[in-house]
Amino acid sequence: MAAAAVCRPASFFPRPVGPGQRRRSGRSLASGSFPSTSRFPGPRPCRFLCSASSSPSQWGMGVRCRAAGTESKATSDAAVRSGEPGQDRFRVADSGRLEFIDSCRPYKTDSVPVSNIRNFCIIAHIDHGKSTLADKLLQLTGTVQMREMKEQFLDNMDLERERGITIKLQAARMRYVLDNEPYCLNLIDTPGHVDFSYEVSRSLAACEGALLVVDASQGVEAQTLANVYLALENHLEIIPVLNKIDLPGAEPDRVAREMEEIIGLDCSTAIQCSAKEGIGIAEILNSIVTRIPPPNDTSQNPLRALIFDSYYDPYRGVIVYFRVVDGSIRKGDKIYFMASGKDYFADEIGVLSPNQMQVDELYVGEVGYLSASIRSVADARVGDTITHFGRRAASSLPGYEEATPMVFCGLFPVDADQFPELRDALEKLQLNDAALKFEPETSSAMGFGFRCGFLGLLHMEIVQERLEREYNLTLITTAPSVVYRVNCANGDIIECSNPSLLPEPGKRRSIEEPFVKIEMLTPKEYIGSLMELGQERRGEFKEMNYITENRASLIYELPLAEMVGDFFDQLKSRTKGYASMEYSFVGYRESDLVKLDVQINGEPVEPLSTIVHKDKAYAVGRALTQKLKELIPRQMFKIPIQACIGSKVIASESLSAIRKDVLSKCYGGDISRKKKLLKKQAEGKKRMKAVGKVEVPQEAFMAVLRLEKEVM
Ligand SMILES: Nc1nc2c(ncn2[C@@H]2O[C@H](COP(=O)(O)OP(=O)(O)OP(=O)(O)O)[C@@H](O)[C@H]2O)c(=O)[nH]1
Repeated sequence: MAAAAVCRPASFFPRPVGPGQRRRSGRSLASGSFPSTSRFPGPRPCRFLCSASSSPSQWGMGVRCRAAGTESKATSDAAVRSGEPGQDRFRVADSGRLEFIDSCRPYKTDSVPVSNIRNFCIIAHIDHGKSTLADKLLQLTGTVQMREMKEQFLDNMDLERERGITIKLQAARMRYVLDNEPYCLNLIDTPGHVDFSYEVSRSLAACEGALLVVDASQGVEAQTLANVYLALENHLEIIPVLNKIDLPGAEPDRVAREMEEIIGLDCSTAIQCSAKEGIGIAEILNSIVTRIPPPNDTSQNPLRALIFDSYYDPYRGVIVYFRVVDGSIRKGDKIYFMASGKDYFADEIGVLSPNQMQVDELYVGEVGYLSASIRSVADARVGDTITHFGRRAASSLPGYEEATPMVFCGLFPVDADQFPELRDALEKLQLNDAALKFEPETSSAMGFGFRCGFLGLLHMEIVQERLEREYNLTLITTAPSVVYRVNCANGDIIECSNPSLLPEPGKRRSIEEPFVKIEMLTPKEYIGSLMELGQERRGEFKEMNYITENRASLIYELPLAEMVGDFFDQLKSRTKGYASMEYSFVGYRESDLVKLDVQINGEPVEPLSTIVHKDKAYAVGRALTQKLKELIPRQMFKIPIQACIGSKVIASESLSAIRKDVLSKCYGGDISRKKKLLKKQAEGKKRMKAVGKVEVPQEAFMAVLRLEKEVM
């Protein structure tokens, strides 16, 4: 293993600080003088392996360095060689497989020079093995010990483990030694699903390189392409990795050719690995060190740190994850958030290793976390720049583009008293999920709630589940919809995601709806069924290309509203799970849309209104009325259930009345007596109908909203 080394270059150890030069405080360097490090204003860069006074407990097994440079040699290398218990060691066997040797002491993870920092993320299509590879990297570098290790270690949310998908980006700092040089590798594991691509784009902005993982048994998929383009936009060095070579169906050479043809990436140096079996992991680590460039050394500049993630801790307030882009930050510094204009004291700073571990200082290029007793979630938003209060940076970092929500739905608490809790929970969750948007909404059927915007249906489902699990709320979700743009007769343009707020037909000139360009990658035998799907969903065929002999790319442009339902499920079921898709917003286009209202007993029921394409209005109307007929309890009078466009009824059902047998006590006798009783009953029902208000049960709303999702 490349990690074992005894000697270090002299430049590796602390040097005397000259008179008047700043010393890293908290490090009890020996009396005398040591020069400054490259991270401080000073003439000459110098590198540190370990600090004299940082607590060994901080690093678990670290060996304390003594003040003078020479004594520092008695550090972790020796510990590794002596094999003290507590830390796992691996070696690469002749087969290329990773083999567990024994447990020993870890390298003390401390500051390395900027030139020895590598910030990288792992990107891939969903399920191609990012998290499994991250596990092996953590293991091989001894960041996580064997006994603590569990599959998909970084996926620490219950929801992630249950569903087997990554939802949140996760950062981890690792220590690696190559050719006697220690390196600090900051890894960010990213989600693969298209709904979480916002997490990927934020991760990319904090890195200089990316491991592009492709499943060697499957090849390039839609999300592989999307992520590569994101990485290229961010000017990242991409290292192609062909994973799952242990599978019998793996064809690494074919997939490498496919990557060259489709992506245009040079795959002659692509690394073949099996994250599951631990093959090729050391080679990946070596490539990270040799191929990914270090961050720029801007240690002399005023502090600028980019917040790429954050969450709310009930005890410590907002915890922000950031990357130091310029300068350095010390515990206790007075910091200033440039976008929110708020200042705080950095009570605690640390690294993610992968658990939070306090340090005294973080330098340029490093990734870490910060706690400053920030109680207001609005003060430290993702994308904001942290600088020093006293020595402010001239300009903030570019931050991130705002995420554009694609799918909207209403979220209402089942218990109306939980409205304030729901607001609080959404605010806190938004910290951890910057793509979530929300605004208050009132519904006559469901009371007070929020209209929320998501990047897709899976995102919507995950947010709802997180709110219920992490914040103990019970919620009702309305059918997903998109934002329509209405050109009003008076020249105004309004955006409307709630059908009940759509202006009357007389007050609007036209309605535009969002369109997306969708690219489907599929084996050639399923092209026909995907074309059928595209046509059914009002799609406009754009182009088809054979990307390899057996696989084709189909491009359609279709209304987003047609995609928010079960499009993805359909794509998977029609292609036995072999196709993948990727979409991007292309703009608003005018469509022949109508507002479909539901009337029960002559009364409009606003929450059941929807906006549909005219051609589909009849089918949706019929399905809605039929479902409502099943769900509304019968009354003493007949209830008409109608679906209407404006004043025109397009589908109608009637719920028959519960009939009371008024003749039961009328044995025999005159027929006119019976007729009289029946007439009296009919008059009574007529009166009842006139005054009777039909209660639509909550379950009926939910079932109909679910139905809308299916039909539309
Ligand atoms: N045979 C084999 N299976 C693997 C390998 N790497 C990952 N897997 C399996 O592939 C599945 C997906 O792996 P993950 O690591 O969760 O994939 P991911 O890319 O992180 O998935 P998302 O985070 O949901 O995008 C799991 O069942 C893994 O056990 C490998 O090298 N060989």
